[in-house]
Amino acid sequence: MSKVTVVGAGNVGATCANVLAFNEVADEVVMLDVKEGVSEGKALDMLQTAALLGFDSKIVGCTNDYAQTANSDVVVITSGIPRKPGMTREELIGVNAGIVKSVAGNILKYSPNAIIVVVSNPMDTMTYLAFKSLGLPKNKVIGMGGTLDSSRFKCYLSKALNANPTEVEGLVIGGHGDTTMIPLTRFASYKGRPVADILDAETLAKVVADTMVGGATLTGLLGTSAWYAPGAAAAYLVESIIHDQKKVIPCCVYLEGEYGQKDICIGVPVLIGKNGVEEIVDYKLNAEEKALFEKSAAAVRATNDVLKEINVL
Ligand SMILES: NC(=O)c1ccc[n+]([C@@H]2O[C@H](COP(=O)([O-])OP(=O)(O)OC[C@H]3O[C@@H](n4cnc5c(N)ncnc54)[C@H](O)[C@@H]3O)[C@@H](O)[C@H]2O)c1
Ligand SMILES: O=C(O)C[C@H](O)C(=O)O
Repeated sequence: MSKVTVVGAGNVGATCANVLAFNEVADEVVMLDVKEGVSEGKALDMLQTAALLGFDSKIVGCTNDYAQTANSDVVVITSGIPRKPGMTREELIGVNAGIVKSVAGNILKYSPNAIIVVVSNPMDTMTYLAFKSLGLPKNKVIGMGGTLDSSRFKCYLSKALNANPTEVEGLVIGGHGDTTMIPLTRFASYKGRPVADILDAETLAKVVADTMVGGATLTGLLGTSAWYAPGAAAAYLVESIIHDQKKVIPCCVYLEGEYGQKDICIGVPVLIGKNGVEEIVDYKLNAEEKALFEKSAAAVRATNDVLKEINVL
């Protein structure tokens, strides 16, 4: 029996739960929210698609009742406020740090063995907060950002190539911020060919720029941040854990010297299986990529420092 809890049944959390149930990733999916009745209502609505879509995962909704989340294998934390147009993710720290810290503590009481996937923004700092405050081993706390950013990178690459996104490879490392993301164009390929051999430099630079502000672009269009791709990206990560798929996925994890960084959670390629982080994969970065990674880490560290200023760490 596999069980996944999603905390926060808002746009991202509910989408994630829906994808998990539809793809039968787990036998049981629990949604928990503080808003009375919302999780219960969304769970019932999703269950009423089962006969139409043909899945048999159990879906449970609850209002702040952590007992219902007991013995989850994986818990996805999406609780917290999203940004509005014109805001950065970092501006959410004041509200979201308190929410993430208290939710993570409650989760641990009922699911001491769970792997925690952090989605709430600013995600790199929220992952660091969860890791530091829970005291779990580093393989068990994973931030979801690079999974989504890489999917957006593949989307923009596929548009530029006039190709199917599933035939494009590409990964984004670094922080999950408008200026901290690093789409690795040198490793991106289409049907095995480096994209730099197919696209001109100007087109490739635009793909990179569009990827980096992918979340901000959608926030401008929607009035709140995106949810379909974020929810699907979180579910993709959960699936690699629950089904021990050992996919290499860019994820935000605690580093102890890997990629030249220590005491930070930031996006790097990670082999994800039933133990969560099973290996940090060492892509050999060139000097330019290393410099970008250092700059990205410095920016993430500056946001982490705010946790102490606001007394949550
Ligand atoms: N890491 C990523 O790639 C990524 C992608 C998209 C969104 N996000 C972030 O995810 C978060 C959620 O975004 P959203 O669009 O779903 O927002 P939303 O407002 O639609 O949903 C958030 C939900 O969290 C709930 N919530 C608040 N406090 C809670 C608590 N203490 N316990 C349980 N539930 C609580 C709210 O009631 C709400 O239903 C935001 O911080 C957003 O920035 C991250
Ligand atoms: O852009 C946001 O604020 C939400 C999320 O981090 C995203 O990239 O969609």
